[in-house]
Amino acid sequence: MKISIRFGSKCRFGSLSSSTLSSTTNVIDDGREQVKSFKEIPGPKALPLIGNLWRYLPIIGQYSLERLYENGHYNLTHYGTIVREEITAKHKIVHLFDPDHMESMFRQQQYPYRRSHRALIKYRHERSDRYQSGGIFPENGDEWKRLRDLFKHYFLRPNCIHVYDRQLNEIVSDLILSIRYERDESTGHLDDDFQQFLYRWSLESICSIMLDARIGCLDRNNQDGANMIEGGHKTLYAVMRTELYDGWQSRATKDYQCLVEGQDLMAKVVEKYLNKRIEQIELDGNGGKTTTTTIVGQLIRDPKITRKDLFGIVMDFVFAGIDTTSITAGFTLYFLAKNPNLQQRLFQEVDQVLGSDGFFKAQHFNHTPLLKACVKETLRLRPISIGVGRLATNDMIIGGYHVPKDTMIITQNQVACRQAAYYPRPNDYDPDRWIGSTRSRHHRYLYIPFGHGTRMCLGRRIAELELYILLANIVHQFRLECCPHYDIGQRTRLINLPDRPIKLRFIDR
Ligand code: HEM
Repeated sequence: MKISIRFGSKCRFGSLSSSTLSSTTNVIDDGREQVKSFKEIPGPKALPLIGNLWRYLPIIGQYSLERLYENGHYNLTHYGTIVREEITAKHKIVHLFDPDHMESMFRQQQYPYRRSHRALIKYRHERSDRYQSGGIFPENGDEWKRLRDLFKHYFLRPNCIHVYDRQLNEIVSDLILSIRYERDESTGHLDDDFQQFLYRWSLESICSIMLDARIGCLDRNNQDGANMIEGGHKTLYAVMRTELYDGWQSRATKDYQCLVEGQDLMAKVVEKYLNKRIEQIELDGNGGKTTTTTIVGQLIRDPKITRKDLFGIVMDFVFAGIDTTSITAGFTLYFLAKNPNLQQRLFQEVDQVLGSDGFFKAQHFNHTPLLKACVKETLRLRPISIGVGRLATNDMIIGGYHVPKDTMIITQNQVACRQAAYYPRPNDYDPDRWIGSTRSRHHRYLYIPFGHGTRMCLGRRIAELELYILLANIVHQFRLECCPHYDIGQRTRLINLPDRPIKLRFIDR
């Protein structure tokens, strides 16, 4: 007897029930699992030669590169919890929506191979006088492991970022000054897109950590800051585009040139400040002892770290540090503006922990469960990445299907996290679901906004501290309001972004 459970509700944007989310099981008479072939995994039918690429074309295709969440939701509702998408005959993707399948993939994967940011390898190999290798994002194998082993202790040790709490508070104070200066004094309305302020805040914050310097980016006329933000955005755009084809490997396509421009813009500023810092430390008559508390001070003086490796990691962290935290901050403030009661509770929570010296210390956040829950809930609904990508380094069996080596596997955590089977009222912004006895008990592979395993985000501790300090200060100073009919969704440009300007009112408390 063979039992085969098929899923797939036809409703386009509704939530699935728990029965539709259960795993595929194919059991034969003696109880052994029968493995189905790769071709049998449900999914959109590929056409000869062009595969499924045409489905991304405007008007005739149902997918959009700018709407990866919607593509994922469509796949789940039409094909089920494991979906095969043959982009071309060479490029095959399997999407996983069931956390059991995600766990199964992570457990079978022998090595955390991620295929991303490939054009950075070419860019950096062409500049071998400056860079040792492609860097931690695109590299795999021994080179990735070497970089990870070299740097992980600096960024993942408990409390390693706490030393920055005072300067991160100072940066937020400057941001608050600029909000007060630029808003309409009588209504509190800030005409500009607040996301632009947040890019400047996150850049100033990450530079203060990775370059030991205040760049002055909060001033919108600061040229170094503007160049780095533009450079980061050009790089993001180019990285997304160059993942779609290989032509740039043999000739400098427009997308590759965009990456060169973006990286060059960032490199010029990073080099200027990093060299200054290196010089200061080398000149320090005290053997550099005064600099040991900062990460970059330690990296500069670590004999195992070459100048090229140092430059590469600082570039990667500045690049990764601009959009990730600022977009998460923007969405969180938007959700708070939409939920006045929640905002009031958060104000009371942070008000209670605020020290007499008026700044939020890292250890205060051990006593702010609601604040942490707000960030968690934002990353459930609007994560930076739709999920985690891995290239299968070996053949696997997932959900009863054979998945061959070299298949791209994407865990669709954002779509899965919005299913009522896992989270009641899944589309509501409800941080309380993360707190106390009402806390959702969910599968440990369902919610992984910072990735998973040995390749998970290296900047998580930096991101969390920056976010807590920003949100605590803003909510403590202002009551936020947002037009009730103004709904901000998201679009994708490698990472998830707000799909329209963040318009807020900042009213003094
Ligand atoms: C809310 C903020 C952030 C989110 C949600 C986030 C999320 C992620 C995710 C999903 C990955 C891929 C993990 C995997 O493949 O398993 C990643 C990798 C990475 N992130 Fe973040 N990130 C954030 C902020 C940052 C910041 C601020 C930095 C640095 C300043 C950073 C540095 C990195 C690095 C270096 C990697 C590559 C790690 C490796 O391949 O070994 N991230 N991040």
